[in-house]
Amino acid sequence: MSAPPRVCVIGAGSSGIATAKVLLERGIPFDCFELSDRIGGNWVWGNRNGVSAAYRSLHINTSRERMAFSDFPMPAELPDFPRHDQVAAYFDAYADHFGLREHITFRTGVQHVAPLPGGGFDVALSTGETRRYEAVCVANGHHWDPRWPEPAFPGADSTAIEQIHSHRYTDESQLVGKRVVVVGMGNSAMDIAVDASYHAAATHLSARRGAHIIPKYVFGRPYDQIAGSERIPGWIRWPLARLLLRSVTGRMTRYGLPAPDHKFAQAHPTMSSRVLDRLAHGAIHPKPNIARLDRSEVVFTDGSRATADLVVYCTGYRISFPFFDTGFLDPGEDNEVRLYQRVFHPRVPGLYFIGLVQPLGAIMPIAERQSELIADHLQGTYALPGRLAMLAEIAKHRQAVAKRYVAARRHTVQVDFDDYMRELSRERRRGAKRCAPESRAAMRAVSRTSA
Ligand SMILES: NC(=O)C1=CN([C@@H]2O[C@H](COP(=O)(O)OP(=O)(O)OC[C@H]3O[C@@H](n4cnc5c(N)ncnc54)[C@H](OP(=O)(O)O)[C@@H]3O)[C@@H](O)[C@H]2O)C=CC1
Repeated sequence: MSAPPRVCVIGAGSSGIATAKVLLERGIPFDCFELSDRIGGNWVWGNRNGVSAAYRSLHINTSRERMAFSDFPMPAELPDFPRHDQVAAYFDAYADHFGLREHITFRTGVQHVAPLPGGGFDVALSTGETRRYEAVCVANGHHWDPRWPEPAFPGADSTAIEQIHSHRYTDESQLVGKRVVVVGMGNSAMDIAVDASYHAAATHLSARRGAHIIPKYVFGRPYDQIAGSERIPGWIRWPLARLLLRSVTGRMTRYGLPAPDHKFAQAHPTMSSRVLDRLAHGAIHPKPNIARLDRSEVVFTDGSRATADLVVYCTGYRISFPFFDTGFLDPGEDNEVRLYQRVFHPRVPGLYFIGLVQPLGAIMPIAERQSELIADHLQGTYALPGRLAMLAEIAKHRQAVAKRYVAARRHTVQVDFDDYMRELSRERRRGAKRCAPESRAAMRAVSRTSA
């Protein structure tokens, strides 16, 4: 067997550490580079890397049991929906338990990745050094490059109202005593509107589209533990969940919110028990989309106005790869990246992506399973299909996403957690069959040792 390829892992957030752990376990040599002085990425509030989107009140909205890595349960004494520092501490414990730290180079950014004509990559680091690798695993996250409203609302450049993106929101001191308009109906908007409802002088929640807001508990259990299983197909899971949620929350219009223009599970889930409470208490005023910004007033599309000191745009994030040349895999305005099985670049062998999905569920177990597939590929026990078959799968997936989800830039990397997890396992078996017989024997040996 030839020597395993040397691998570069970009980022030591939740996805990067999953990859590092699998590569280490498989004996595949790698270097992991992390911009910050610690692991945890987005889950580290005030991360010195300067790009974490975390805020003081952040709690994960996937339950403890559903977000944990498969072989490292979250401590039972943690709450069902842990706070950011508890999640970050869990990642620290994972890195320590599996001995990952010595393989991570901290305070070192990857500045440029150049695929080489004959295969492999030159990776330029912030230290000035360039290293050559046979494979690159991209785990730089996709919730750090703020997407502002496009185009900007009329008057945005001349108003006296302060405007920030949710990415710059760190704690409630930014809201105290202000009249605040929170824009968006995603999870950032819910959390920030709730914070504002306790600390601001007035809170308006502006939605251009309604959302089915999911409470964290349904019938006394974390909502994602009801019908959340790879064994339950989507056509059973979602109608069941729809029914349960409707019976728990009732119609969104009951809270003064717009009726969603789509069915439940046709958009990335918005989860918040607290926002429904605060709306019910009259502490948050629902509003339609912004029409324009005047000097000190926000004018909404229904003609109503609100005097405001601060607008917080919770309008999501762009997928960005600052280390690739412009034009190479540029997600562009469509925010789209075309990858086989959401992991493999169909034209550049050895270029892998981990966690570049937005699941209806947690990313950590997905990152782990994607990493197993990558490790199989690096060890020759998983083979990709031909390029045409890969492009066909990508096209089919894009069609399925377009059919299933509301057309929005935030849905381009959307996957159903359980269905995608099942698909990754199936793909692993399909890829093993595509391998030569001796590689299949190696695959069986790997399965036996990891069982
Ligand atoms: N507690 C947790 O675990 C948290 C998790 N997150 C996660 O982070 C990710 C990012 O979430 P978030 O920051 O909320 O971003 P999202 O992309 O999920 O949501 C963006 C929201 O802004 C709206 N929007 C976008 N552009 C405009 C515009 N020009 N005018 C008006 N509205 C606009 C979108 O509407 P439309 O639907 O029409 O596009 C959508 O409601 C998600 O995966 C989320 O689940 C975020 C916060 C907390």
